[in-house]
Amino acid sequence: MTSSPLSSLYRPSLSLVTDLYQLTMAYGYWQQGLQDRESVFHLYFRKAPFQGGYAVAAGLALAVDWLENLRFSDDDLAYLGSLRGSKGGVLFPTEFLDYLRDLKFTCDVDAVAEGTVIFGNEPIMRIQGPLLQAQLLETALLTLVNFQTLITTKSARIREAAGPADQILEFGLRRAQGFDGGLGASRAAYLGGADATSNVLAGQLYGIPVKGTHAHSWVMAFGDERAAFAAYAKAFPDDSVFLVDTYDTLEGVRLAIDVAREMRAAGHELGGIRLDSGDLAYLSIQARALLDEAGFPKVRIVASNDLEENLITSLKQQGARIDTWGVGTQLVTAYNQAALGGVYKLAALRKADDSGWDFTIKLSEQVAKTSIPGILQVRRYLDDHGHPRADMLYNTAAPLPDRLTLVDPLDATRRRPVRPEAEFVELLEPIFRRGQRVKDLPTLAESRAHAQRQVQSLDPGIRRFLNPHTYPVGLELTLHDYRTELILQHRPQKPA
Ligand SMILES: Nc1ncnc2c1ncn2[C@@H]1O[C@H](COP(=O)(O)OP(=O)(O)OP(=O)(O)O)[C@@H](O)[C@H]1O
Ligand SMILES: O=P(O)(O)OC[C@H]1O[C@H](OP(=O)(O)OP(=O)(O)O)[C@H](O)[C@@H]1O
Ligand SMILES: O=C(O)c1cccnc1
Repeated sequence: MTSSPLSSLYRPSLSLVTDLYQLTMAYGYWQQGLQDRESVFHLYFRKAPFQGGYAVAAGLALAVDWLENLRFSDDDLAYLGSLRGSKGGVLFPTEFLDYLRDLKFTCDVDAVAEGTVIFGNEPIMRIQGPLLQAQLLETALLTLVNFQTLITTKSARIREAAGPADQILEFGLRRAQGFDGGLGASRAAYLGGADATSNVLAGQLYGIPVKGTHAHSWVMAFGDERAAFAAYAKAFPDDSVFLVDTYDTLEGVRLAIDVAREMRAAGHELGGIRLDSGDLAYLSIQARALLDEAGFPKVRIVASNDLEENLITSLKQQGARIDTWGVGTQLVTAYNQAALGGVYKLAALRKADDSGWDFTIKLSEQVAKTSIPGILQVRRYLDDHGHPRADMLYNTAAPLPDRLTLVDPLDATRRRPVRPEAEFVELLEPIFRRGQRVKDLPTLAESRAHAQRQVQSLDPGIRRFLNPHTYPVGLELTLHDYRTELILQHRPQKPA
């Protein structure tokens, strides 16, 4: 077992990070002799978060970490052995616990690289392997990918609003959903485009730059803004940002300028000021004028106070002179959308006589919720600039016809032929083969740079916040026809 950020934070084994039903199904499969039946599951969401036009895939590196450390420890097994059913009998017999003790992860995993833009119905991960194992992974993979993808996407939207030149500082830990929510959110915020975090543990564990200013309490402790700024400058002569709004913001700016002059006389430069209340557009414009007039055009203006992408857009439209955005609550809690509804669905099962696959489907009253059968790959067609044009889901276990047609999964009459010469990339890449890692993952900073390029490659109409265009994602025609056939087979045909 390798040491990992997750296990170093919590406990040596995180194999019990699951819902009980995964383990009861595992026992049932084992009892039925179905544990090794080969299966394929897809992890995907149906609708992009924040009523947006895209999501940014995230969570893979954490999932790889979890999978590589997946072992049931003696402690885990002792706990499972202690569980009792409603009549007082053991829930899991010793023979099954012995099986779990020896269980080794042997699945194939294909996944979309972190930072890649992704759309509804597209598998972010595909797991192929023994049924018992592949099922057992569901909860942890969803926990990691749903939250990481949600916050990374929120952060990418905030980056979109701030533009490429401004700094974004993530300040959310104190308002996060617990320690782990805060830690995971700091990682995802950085991946999505934030430049730094105030979360020191995230800095240590994930190598994210750590930055910060000071609190109102610092000024209150001195009772006098000028003295407070001077003391902070003494402690950090080259790394000071003064919070100027404790009493009267513009007076605070003037006092900051006084102290900045003293710093300059001693050979140091003030880094910035921070505004945390009031009309941030008006105050930043006034503060910029005061700073520029006093000969401090490079002093940065940091703003914070419940900021999010729409507010940042509005402040920019109002001509705000803010160049650094401190964003906390709204980013780390994904305030306007509590969760990403990613799901994990069985899509194929090897036939009992090993003669091929049975493709599986989950029906729903809503077409949008009916699952897609097959062993899927996502093919992304690119335009002449290498920008995404349309995505095609197809079944890798069925032959592809020579002429390809995309069918809208929500409206089968909407179809578009694929130009035979169109360039494409395939999004699901092999990560594990028979439980062994076959791909080195990029660093978090590399994935962050990839995310920036990916989001920028999307049409502005898809990136915009209000009523974005729908990016075309289609089922390959033969997959669409097969899915329709399966739906008809399974749906009761009641006489009229
Ligand atoms: N020019 C502006 N346009 C739109 N919203 C703004 C503008 N300036 C600030 N806001 C936002 O308005 C919200 C309320 O800010 P405001 O400072 O009035 O109240 P507050 O948070 O209660 O302040 P205080 O800390 O003084 O109690 C915050 O989310 C803030 O970011
Ligand atoms: O508004 P958010 O996006 O969540 O950003 C984080 C907030 O946390 C701090 O406020 P807090 O009142 O907790 O402490 P302070 O005394 O340092 O202002 C900071 O001043 C920000 O306003
Ligand atoms: O460093 C800061 O300015 C900071 C840190 C956490 C929360 N709010 C602000």
